[in-house]
Amino acid sequence: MDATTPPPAAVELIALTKQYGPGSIAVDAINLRIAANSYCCLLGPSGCGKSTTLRMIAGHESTTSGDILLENRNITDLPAAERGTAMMFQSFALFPHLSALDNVAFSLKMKGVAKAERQAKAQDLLERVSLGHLAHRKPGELSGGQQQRVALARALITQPRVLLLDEPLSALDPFLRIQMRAELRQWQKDLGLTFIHVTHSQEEAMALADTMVVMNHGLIEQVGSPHAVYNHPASEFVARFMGGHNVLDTTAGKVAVRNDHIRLAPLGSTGWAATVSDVEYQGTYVLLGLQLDGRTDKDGSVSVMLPEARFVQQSYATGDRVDLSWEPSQAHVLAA
Ligand SMILES: Nc1ncnc2c1ncn2[C@@H]1O[C@H](COP(=O)(O)OP(=O)(O)OP(=O)(O)O)[C@@H](O)[C@H]1O
Repeated sequence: MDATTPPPAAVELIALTKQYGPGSIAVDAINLRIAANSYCCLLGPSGCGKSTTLRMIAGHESTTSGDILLENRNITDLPAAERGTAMMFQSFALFPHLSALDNVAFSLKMKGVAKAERQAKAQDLLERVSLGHLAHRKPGELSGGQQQRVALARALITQPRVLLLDEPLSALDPFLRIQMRAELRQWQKDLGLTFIHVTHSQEEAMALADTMVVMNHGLIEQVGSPHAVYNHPASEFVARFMGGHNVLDTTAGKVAVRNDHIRLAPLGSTGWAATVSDVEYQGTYVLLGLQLDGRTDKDGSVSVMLPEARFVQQSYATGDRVDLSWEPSQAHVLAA
């Protein structure tokens, strides 16, 4: 491989489009390369087209036009079972009446694999996810975390190259969700597979992804590492969707400034005059809401995050008058 050859892509989407009906384009000619052995999160608000994209890769939804390549094979028109992908669903979608073993063996049964062989393979996979001793239990007799591992084993039994995960953590309580997300990350590394994970949660995507793909209205707004997307949002949409940013209308155009990068000074210093409208204590930090003078639109509201220690040194209360400023290098110009 010479320096100009990009690393091999596990999945490549080329002008991929899905139109459900006249005038309703769910996915609009998107192009994307997902690196092999990486954790990719498709992220965006409800209706942005992320699930449709995942379902097209899985073969659960037809494409309107465009191509899907898996390790350079064109899989666009292949049946789901022949693609080399496997899917893990929201709340794991395990069969409640089947044991963990039979859940894992299910797809081999559908393929006509003999009982002894499929059960041996399923048992082996359950051992790999440390559940061999619970193979006889039904999903209802397993914890949420154990169910996730059964779902993982069930997806892996088809020996996929790419695992597709559709909001796999959204049905879990917040505590378990954080635990399970660490486990998913570890599984992706240990298995050396490519994971493509759909989520509407910025926090989940930032915690998991090597590459985040931020979608809006059927288009890709930005692709990059969590650090790159968070620190250099490409558009106003990404800055607002990721949160933690202020979009400010400056003479240089709209810029995004992180809410922990805004400085406060007494009124009469330099900067933009504003009034504190809200003070929220959050433990390690305090979140201030401010209203810029002479601005009534949504861009006139600014949020500032102060570490708790700074707030203790210099506290603020609703109605306080301040000047806001920021380092020019902390302001990221947004695409119009
Ligand atoms: N089977 C369908 N028939 C018609 N329109 C659909 C169908 N499935 C999705 N859509 C539309 O396509 C667009 C994208 O939907 P999609 O489910 O991909 O979005 P999403 O980002 O995954 O949303 P969510 O997070 O709510 O699942 C939406 O406008 C949706 O209403």
